[in-house]
Amino acid sequence: MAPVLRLDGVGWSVGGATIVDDVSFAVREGEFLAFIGPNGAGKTSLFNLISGLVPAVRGSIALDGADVTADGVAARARRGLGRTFQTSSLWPAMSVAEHVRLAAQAAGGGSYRLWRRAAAYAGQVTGVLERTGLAHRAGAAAGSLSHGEKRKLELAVLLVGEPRLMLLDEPMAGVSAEEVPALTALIRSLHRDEGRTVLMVEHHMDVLLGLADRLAVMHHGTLLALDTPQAVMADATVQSAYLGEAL
Ligand SMILES: Nc1ncnc2c1ncn2[C@@H]1O[C@H](COP(=O)(O)OP(=O)(O)OP(=O)(O)O)[C@@H](O)[C@H]1O
Repeated sequence: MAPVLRLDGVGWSVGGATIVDDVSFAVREGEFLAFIGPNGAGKTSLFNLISGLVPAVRGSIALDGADVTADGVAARARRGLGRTFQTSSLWPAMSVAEHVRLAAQAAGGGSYRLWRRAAAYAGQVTGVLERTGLAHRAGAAAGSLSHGEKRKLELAVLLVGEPRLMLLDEPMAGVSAEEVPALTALIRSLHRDEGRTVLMVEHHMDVLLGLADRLAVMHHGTLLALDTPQAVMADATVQSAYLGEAL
């Protein structure tokens, strides 16, 4: 069976600078692959390349064995790829439920469907809010949510499209220590209980150790290591890339 995602020699340059350099790896269905690496290593740029936000200038990208290198974001989303962003993408004055309902309407297809009554999506909205632990906050304005709840809402919006392959870019960013366990549990459930394949950029190793099947280490745009968490943490090259910082 073809891997869910495969990169072969993928590269991206901007203004003469190589940001992502010759990255190759494959991800199997149901795997959880975490990306770590120093600031500016190219992790977000790699996610931009995988999701189709920017085109690869070298190499190829395949989803389920189909070459999508020339495809944009929408075409890759139709193949089951969805992503969240490092910075929040919510509308502060809009309610939690409205965010999910609009995503449901957008995912529902052609423009004529946008005029369907809100009630048509009520069941789907309630279901997604329950799965993400936000049902009790349905009427709250997104701007009034805690950081952890905002991250959950971003996941809820993503889940409307039922992506099989989810790219999560630092979902714990800005989240308070008290909220990290619940958010971690939600991500674990989307992976283990719902069987989704997950790629996640995360700086906190303690979060990743209970989640990731494999760790990918980015450094200066290259893939420095890709192995089990235990093997990566024992890797001398990885240790020196972090200049002696404990992983
Ligand atoms: N559009 C762009 N134009 C110019 N330089 C860019 C662009 N996008 C990214 N870069 C540069 O590419 C490098 C990698 O950035 P990227 O955001 O991918 O790293 P990262 O590993 O995700 O970092 P962080 O952990 O800080 O989010 C950085 O030096 C950044 O300044």
